[in-house]
Order: sequence, then structure tokens, then C-alpha cells
Amino acid sequence: MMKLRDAISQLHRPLIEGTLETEVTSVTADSRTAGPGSIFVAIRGQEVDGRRFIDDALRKGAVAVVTDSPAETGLPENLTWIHVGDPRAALSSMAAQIAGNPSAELKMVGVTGTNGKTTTAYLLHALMRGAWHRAGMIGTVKIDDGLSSAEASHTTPDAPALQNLLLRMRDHGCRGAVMEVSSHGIDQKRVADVAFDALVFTNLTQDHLDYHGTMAAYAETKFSWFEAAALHSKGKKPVAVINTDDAVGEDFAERLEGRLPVIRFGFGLRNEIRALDFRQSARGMEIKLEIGGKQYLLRAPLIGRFNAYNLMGVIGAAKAVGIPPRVAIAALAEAPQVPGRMEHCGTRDGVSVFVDYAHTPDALENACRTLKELEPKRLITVFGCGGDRDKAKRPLMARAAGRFSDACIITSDNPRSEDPAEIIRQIEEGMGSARYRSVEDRAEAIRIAVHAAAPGDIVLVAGKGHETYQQFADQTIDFDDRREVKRSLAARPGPEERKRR
Ligand SMILES: CC(=O)N[C@H]1[C@@H](OP(=O)(O)OP(=O)(O)OC[C@H]2O[C@@H](n3ccc(=O)[nH]c3=O)[C@H](O)[C@@H]2O)O[C@H](CO)[C@@H](O)[C@@H]1O[C@H](C)C(=O)N[C@@H](C)C(=O)N[C@H](CCC(=O)O)C(=O)O
Ligand SMILES: Nc1ncnc2c1ncn2[C@@H]1O[C@H](COP(=O)(O)OP(=O)(O)OP(=O)(O)O)[C@@H](O)[C@H]1O
Ligand SMILES: N[C@H](CCC[C@H](N)C(=O)O)C(=O)O
Ligand SMILES: [Mg+2]
Repeated sequence: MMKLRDAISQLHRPLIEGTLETEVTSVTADSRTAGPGSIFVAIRGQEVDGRRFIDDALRKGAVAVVTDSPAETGLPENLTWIHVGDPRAALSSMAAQIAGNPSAELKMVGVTGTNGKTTTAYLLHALMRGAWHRAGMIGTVKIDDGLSSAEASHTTPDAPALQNLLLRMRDHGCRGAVMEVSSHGIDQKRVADVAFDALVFTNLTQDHLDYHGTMAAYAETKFSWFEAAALHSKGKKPVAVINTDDAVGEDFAERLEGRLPVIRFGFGLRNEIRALDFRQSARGMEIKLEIGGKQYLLRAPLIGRFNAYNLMGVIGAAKAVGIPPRVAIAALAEAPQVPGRMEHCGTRDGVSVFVDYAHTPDALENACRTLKELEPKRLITVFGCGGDRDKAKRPLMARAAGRFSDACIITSDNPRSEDPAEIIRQIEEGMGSARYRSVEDRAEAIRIAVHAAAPGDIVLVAGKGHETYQQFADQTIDFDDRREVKRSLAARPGPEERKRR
């Protein structure tokens, strides 16, 4: 419990009507989770105007309303109304105040970028746990509060959920935490009041144009996170850890010069963490690294040149929070499998199957290229595109898969409110002269691919990775690519049966 006065102490120019002496318990922007003593922040969203739910929140016991318009008439007497310019920023500020600013007491790493956030965060979390015993993680595949882990519904939770998680981590004795910072999270101020020690940038390629409109706007949203750390360091000395082989990363690093210390990483000459040589086999990779003038040999059980970047990002972030490269490199030799990221799901009769979360053009190209480098006889790729998400990705993902695979099976990947057949049709438009067939049912698509593969072939099932569901307009069903792959491998027809077919 705290006084409303303390909860709003960091708000920017609030216009207050009513008392600030009320005791408050929590803050929420969702009337459905309001309760006795809560502050309700009414946000005008993309779908609905949150001010419609003020009555609902009050019925549930909310004692104050924070929104971007003046007080309405006819409201209960003991209610306090606070008019602010930016309700999402206010939500974040109050959530941090009520939780007691837990991030200030944690070594905090955030990871942003189009691809590689989950991989980087997951690897860094394992490393932090080894070094510190207890460490937290917040991301797409898992939320870990230091004692137990749970599934995540968002990549970056909304501010109240996020601050509560950080509080739990602090109370559980975590020394630090790593979290994924999505562009939606930055734009919606979900992380505005988290004090970061290290801010990692992986890369920027096409995604989320449905939300940001243009690539330039998408990039500026990402940059605003670094800029905020440069402007308000919140009592910390934040370090930016940036992939400067990426053109947007290089631009960020240049713009941050003199404002924030930057650790550059990549294969390029100017990098502080620099890969000199990269080799891989089916079992993993070996990278010769130069870090601050010293050479190291990093061996890790991951494949894909893109993962060399993720590993360098991990080493840079670790360095920024006091874990030396020598320690990080030793730990990464035992790196865990990141669920659904280039996950080898089995081999039978010389056919190997991988499940990967590639759901952007760049990721799909990377995943296919990596598997082609293992020199299979053929690469067969199963993929689809998400409904209610960036539609411009569809022909580009088609081109990437078609160009780097010997055959593709186009299927469904969370059609959401859209017609799956129409999404598939839009993907087909980008396939050009590539070999493909379309099979709407994803389980059947996987089965056909696994059964059609001949010895020496690799099958890639892309797009859903760790997900355990498939979302349709009218229902969400249990669905797991890895389970379907295992089933299909187990039921794979033997060589004799195949001949008879
Ligand atoms: C596009 C997007 O990010 N939307 C988020 C946004 O919704 P919105 O602004 O449209 O809100 P709205 O639905 O119009 O509702 C307005 C307000 O009314 C409130 N409300 C609504 C109903 C009610 O009964 N009572 C009530 O109070 C809502 O809680 C909200 O505060 O604010 C909501 C509340 O914080 C989020 O739940 C919602 O996430 C939706 C579910 C979502 O799907 N987001 C995805 C795209 C997302 O955030 N993805 C990124 C990862 C992307 C990536 O990197 O790949 C993530 O970080 O997970
Ligand atoms: N550094 C990278 N550069 C390019 N592609 C990558 C990189 N790391 C991973 N990928 C590809 O992108 C896919 C998604 O990776 P990951 O889940 O780590 O990213 P993410 O940024 O967390 O994605 P999301 O925003 O959807 O949660 C992987 O399955 C792989 O195909
Ligand atoms: N965080 C990503 C996940 C996409 C995963 C893919 N399976 C899809 O549904 O498009 C998004 O919401 O855009
Ligand atoms: Mg992620």
C-alpha cells in the first residue's frame, strides 16, 4: 500500500482533481483486472477507447482514474481524476513507483532487434544463472522469476506486469535479469521505467510494418529506447551493445557516440568484439574472436552464421554487467538448446528435421541458408505466414524460402481472423518459379514433407518454433511443430513401402 501522492510522484505535469491521500494498491490499464484500491489508466487504444471502461473499473473498486482528458461530470465524490499528456507513460511511471523501482537493484540487460532477441536472451540467462546463481528472464519463450518459470503471452509484458515480475526477481534474490524489448514494447512505453545496464541491438530487417508503417519509423522506435537511456540513465551507467555489421546498428552507434558508451560487435574491422573466423558443422560452431586486443576460441553447440552474432551480443552484454569474456566463452560451450530455434527434432532413415521460429523474410533466408550449408541432398521447407500481421512479409518470405529450398510446402501459421486459403494465395504470389505445393492443414503439411524426404534430405519446419498452439478465427487449438515432426518421423514409411508407392 502507498499513498496516491507517492504513486504519481514521477508523473509529468499531472492535472489533479481530488485527494492524493487515498491508499492505492496497484495500477492497471485493463478494467478487467481492476480491484479495490487500484488506479485505472484509461488508454485510447487501437481497438477501443479505454475511457469506456471507467465505470467498470470503478465498480471493481478503482479509486483513481488517469487519462488524457479532463474530469467527467457525475463521478463519485471520493474519486481522484488525473489528467496527463501520455497515459501509457503514466502507467509505466506509476507501476515502477508502486513496485519500488526494482530494476534499480538488478543488473538489467535488454535485447532489441527484429531477429535474435529470444536466442540472445535465453543464452545470456543461462550464462547469468551460472555466474550469479539466480537470474531472471522475460521473453517470448519463457518468463523466469528466479525461482520458477512460466509461459509468456507477450514478448515484452505491459508495464504493471513487467514491474511486478522485476519485483519478484529482486525479492527472490536475483542478481540480475535479461529481457526482450520488442518495438511494440518500446512504442507503448512498457519499458519506459526500467533502468537498464546494457542495451543490446541485434539487427533490423522487415517486420511489423502493419504497426510501424515504414522501416524508418520502425528503426526510430528502436532508436528511441537507446536515446532514452542516454537522456535519463536512472542512476546507472548504461552501455549499448550493438551489431554494427548491420547498417541500422552502425547508424545507431554513430548517433550515440559521446552520449552512451558503445560496445560494437560483428565481423567488421572496427568492432570491439570481432569475429575473425567462423566454421560450422552439423554439431555446432567454432569462432575465433578478438575482444579488446585478446584472442579467444569460442565453441558453441549452435549452427548458423546469424547465431555467431547472437553469441557476440551475449558476450558483449555479459561484459557490460561484469561477467568477463573468458567466463562467458567457457559457459557458452555448454549453451542450452533454445526451444524451437534451429532445434534438431530427429533423424530417421537419413532424413533430418529441424524446427525453427523463422517468421520474417530475413530469418527464413538465414534458416534455409544455414541448413543448405550442411549440404543436404535437398532442403524441403514447410512454412506459412501469420494472419493479422504485416502482410508485406508474405511474398518476401515466399521468395526467401523458394530461393534457398529445393521444394517448399506452404501451409498455415496462426491465420487468426484471416482466411487461411487467402493467406496461402498471397504467399504463392511470391513463389515465382520455385517448386512448391500448398497444404492448408499444418499437421498434414509436415507429414507430407517428412514422408516425401529421401535419405540425405533435410526438412525445415519454419515459423512456429516453441509455440504450442495454432490460432484460427473461431478457435485456438493445441499444436506443436516438434510433436508433429516426431509423429511424422515415427510413422515414416520404410524404404520398401516407399518404393511400392
Ligand atoms: C498492437 C498492440 O500491441 N496492441 C496492444 C495494445 O492494445 P491497444 O492499444 O489496441 O488496446 P485496445 O485493445 O484498443 O484497448 C484499449 C484499452 O482498453 C482496455 N480495456 C479493454 C477492454 C476492457 O474490457 N477493459 C479495458 O480496460 C485495454 O486494456 C487497453 O488498455 O495495448 C494492449 C494493452 O496493453 C495490449 O494487450 C495489446 O497487445 C495485443 C494483444 C498484441 O497482440 N500485441 C502484439 C502485437 C505485441 O505486443 N507483440 C510484441 C512482440 C512483437 C515481436 O517482436 O514479434 C510483444 O511484445 O509481445
Ligand atoms: N541474429 C539473427 N539474425 C538474423 N536472424 C536470426 C538471428 N537470430 C535468430 N534468427 C532467426 O530468427 C528467428 C527468430 O529468432 P529469435 O526467436 O531469437 O528472435 P526474436 O527477435 O526473439 O523474435 P520475436 O520478435 O518473434 O520474438 C530464428 O528462429 C532464426 O531463424
Ligand atoms: N511475435 C511475433 C510472433 C510471430 C510468430 C508467427 N508464428 C506468427 O504467428 O506470425 C508476432 O506477433 O508477430
Ligand atoms: Mg522473441
